Amino acid sequence: MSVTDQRAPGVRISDLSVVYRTQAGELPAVRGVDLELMPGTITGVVGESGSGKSTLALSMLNAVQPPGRISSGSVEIDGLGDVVALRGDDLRKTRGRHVGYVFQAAQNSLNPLKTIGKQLLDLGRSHDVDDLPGLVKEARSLLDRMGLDGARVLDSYQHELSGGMRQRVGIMLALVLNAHVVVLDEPTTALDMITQATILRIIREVHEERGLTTLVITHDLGVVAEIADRLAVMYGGRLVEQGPTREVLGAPRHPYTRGLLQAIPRLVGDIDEARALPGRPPTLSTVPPDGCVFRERCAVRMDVCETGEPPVLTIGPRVVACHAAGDGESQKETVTTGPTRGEEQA
Ligand SMILES: Nc1ncnc2c1ncn2[C@@H]1O[C@H](COP(=O)(O)OP(=O)(O)OP(=O)(O)O)[C@@H](O)[C@H]1O
Repeated sequence: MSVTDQRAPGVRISDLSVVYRTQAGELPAVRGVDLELMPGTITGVVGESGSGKSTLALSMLNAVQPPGRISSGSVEIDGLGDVVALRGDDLRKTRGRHVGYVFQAAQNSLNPLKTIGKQLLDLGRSHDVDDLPGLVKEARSLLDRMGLDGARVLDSYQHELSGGMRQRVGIMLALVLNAHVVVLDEPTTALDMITQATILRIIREVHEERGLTTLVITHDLGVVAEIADRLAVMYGGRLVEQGPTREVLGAPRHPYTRGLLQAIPRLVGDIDEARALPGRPPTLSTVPPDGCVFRERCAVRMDVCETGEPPVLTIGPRVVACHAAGDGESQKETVTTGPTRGEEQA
C-alpha cells in the first residue's frame, strides 16, 4: 500500500538455505526460501521462536556467522547484485550504506566505551561520509522524532540509556546512512505499547518519505498488522504462506497461519477463545528432513504430509505451501490448526 518510489530497490531472495554446524552435522535453519520484497513496500516476516527469521535477516546482509553459513541461494538487490556473492570491502560498504539494519541483539551491541555520538561518527567515517555534521544532525532529528532528546542521547554512553532507548538508537543507526533497503529484526520488542505504536508509525513515515524497501522481522502479529504491506509466515526454516497482509490475516490459508491467529487473546469477547497451538515448534535437530515440517502440530494432516514436500501454490497474490491448501475441502473454514504445512520453495 505504500507509494512505490523510484529509488526503492526490489529484493529477490531465491532458494535460500542456511545451515548451522552442530554435533549432528550441518542442519538447515532456513530451507529453500523464495521471497520477493517489492520496491517501496514493508514486508513482515512472522513465526515462532526458532523458525529461522533472524537467520533470514542476517542473510540479507550476508552476515551469517560460523558455525552458520549460507549453503545455497541468492539475495539479489536492484543496483547491487547478489549480496551472497559480495566479499571484503564491498560487503562492508553494503552493510549500513545500502542495507540498513538493526539486529535483534543490537541494543546490546553498542560499544560501552564510546558515546553514541562517537560511534555514529565512526560509522560515518567507515562509510566515507563527507558531511559528518550533516550526519549528526540527521541522527539527532531521527532520535527527536522517536521521542528522545537527540542531543543528549548522542552524548550518552550505552549504560546511561534504557533498553527501549537503546532500541531506538539501533533504529536510528539503521536509517541514518540513508540506505534504501532496511532490515529491522524485532525493532520494538523492548518497548511499551505506546512507545511501540509511536516507533512503528515513525518507521512507516520514514519508509514512505525516503522510498525504502523494508523487511521487518517479528514474532508479534500485531506489529505486522500495524506496519506491513505484505506478510510472510515462517515455520521450521520454511516459508509456509505469504501475501498481502490484510488477506493473509483476514483469511489465512495455511494451517500454521490459522493457528498463530487463533492463539492471539482477544481484548473483547471470551478470552478462552484464544487457543494456543498444540505442541512446540521444532528445533534444528527435530525438524523433519522430509515431508511437511508442520505436520506434527497440524490438525488436518494427511498421509502424504509424512513424506511429500508440500506443493507451492500460487492463489492470486498469495503463495501457500501445503498439501491441503489446494483442494476445495480444506479451504473451507476447517478451524483448529488447519491442514498440513508447506513452504514456498523447493
Ligand atoms: N549460532 C547458531 N548455532 C547453532 N544454531 C543456531 C545458531 N543460531 C541460530 N540457530 C538455530 O537456528 C534456528 C533458527 O534460529 P533463528 O534465530 O534464526 O530463529 P528466529 O525465528 O529468529 O527465533 P527467535 O525469534 O527466537 O530469534 C533455531 O533452531 C536456532 O536454535
